[in-house]
Amino acid sequence: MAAKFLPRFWRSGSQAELLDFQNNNVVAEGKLDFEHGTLKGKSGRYGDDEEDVRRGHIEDLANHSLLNKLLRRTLVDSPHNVEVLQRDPTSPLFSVKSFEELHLKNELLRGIYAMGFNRPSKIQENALPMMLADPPQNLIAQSQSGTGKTAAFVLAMLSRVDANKKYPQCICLSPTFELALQTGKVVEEMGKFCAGIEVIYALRGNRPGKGSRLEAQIVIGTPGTVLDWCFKLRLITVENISVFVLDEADVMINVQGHSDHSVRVKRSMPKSCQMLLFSATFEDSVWAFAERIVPDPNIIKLKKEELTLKNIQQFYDQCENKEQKYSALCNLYGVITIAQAIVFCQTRKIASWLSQKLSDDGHQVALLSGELPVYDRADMIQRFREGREKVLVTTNVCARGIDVEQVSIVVNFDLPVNVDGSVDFETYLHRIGRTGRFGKKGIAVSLIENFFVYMLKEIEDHFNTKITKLNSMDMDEMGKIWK
Ligand SMILES: Nc1ncnc2c1ncn2[C@@H]1O[C@H](COP(=O)(O)OP(=O)(O)OP(=O)(O)O)[C@@H](O)[C@H]1O
Repeated sequence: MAAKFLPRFWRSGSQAELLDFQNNNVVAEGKLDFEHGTLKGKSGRYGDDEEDVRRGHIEDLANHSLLNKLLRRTLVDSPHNVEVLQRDPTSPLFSVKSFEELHLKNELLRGIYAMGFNRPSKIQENALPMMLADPPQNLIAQSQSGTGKTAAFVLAMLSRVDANKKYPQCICLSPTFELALQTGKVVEEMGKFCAGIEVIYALRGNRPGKGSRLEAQIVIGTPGTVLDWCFKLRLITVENISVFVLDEADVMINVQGHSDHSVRVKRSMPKSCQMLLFSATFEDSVWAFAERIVPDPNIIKLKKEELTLKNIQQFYDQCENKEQKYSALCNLYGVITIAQAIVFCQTRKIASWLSQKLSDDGHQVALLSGELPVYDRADMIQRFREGREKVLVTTNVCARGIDVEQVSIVVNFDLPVNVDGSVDFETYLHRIGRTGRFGKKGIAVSLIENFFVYMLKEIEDHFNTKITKLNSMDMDEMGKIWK
């Protein structure tokens, strides 16, 4: 079963281990011969625990023809060929530097390698030197979805905090409860070798007792709750904050509700506080506003035509009405349950109608929409992350940031639109970016009623991209696309 094995690379990229990820065993480790698809020689394992050095019968395994085949297959055919993309100058994952050259602390390097990262992506390579410069510099940065922005600003926060000082020093604002939790987990994992650094979640339902003293150095939360912790509950002394991160910065400064809170928190930060704004999308007006509120920012900006990722193939199927879209989805369903899928709907009402109808017809689906209590939403994401749910029907609440590696298909049951009925380009991009994470291959299918087909042309023109027509009634065609 070839699919059970995954090669993992570390350090120079030619060092690798072959991981049997179902049993979590290292099958072989050593130097990788790209041409022949073999692992040669012995080496220590650089994994979660450096002491866990495995020296097995590597030469035996390396000479085993099965291993040769597996490596060839995973290296040459694998859709997740990060190593190759990181050497391709046109890819957003391209980098010329190693993590060592970015002058990160040793304990952070250990954290990064333990997470299986070998080399930085383009955004990490470009943003980290600016974020870690002394004196600190502000940054507004844009990079395509799934290219490692979170890891970039998490590394900056972990590099900047003083573990000996037991009070909040960094604040990171996220637009949703789930995303804040996810980012916090990245901080915990990446920082697990950094003794004394802690994270606290400023989220609804997680209120420390009155008068408590926060010892965690990094606060991650949603804007309203962070605002309360700063000013109503006085749990955070804003004068002590040295790094302020706005993740998904464009919605945070542009969408009503988030905007007032985020901008208020931002304005209350000391002048010396480093401001870091990240997103995959920035409408022009939002970009201009960001530049106004962030003093002397460094800027990393993409052109519109660079925003869509080559590893995500975009399709559409033209339907007569909602019922036909449903049939199209059911046909896709046969294909999409192979991996994991997210189906986006424009409203909670449509999402619950759709998930109910799918369940009534015997399909297993999970529904996640804004009307679920936040803790249930977090549970649902966790079930999905663990692969216990294969298909998630949701609204825009999941459109941004959620990182589930195995999502190989995104379906737009409805295209995202603004209140005035125009195409919401940014949300389209974030939605399809739930697949194709860090170089993986992904498919995005939009089901579209005849009347709205013009919107696809607008999306194609806006991003200078191609959305190919497919016929979801034709199972052969679907099978081919899937392969
Ligand atoms: N240098 C790296 N090497 C390997 N994997 C990486 C690297 N950096 C990040 N990743 C992985 O890539 C995935 C996507 O990263 P991340 O969530 O940071 O992307 P993002 O740019 O913040 O995405 P989005 O725009 O959707 O918020 C994650 O699973 C992360 O662990």
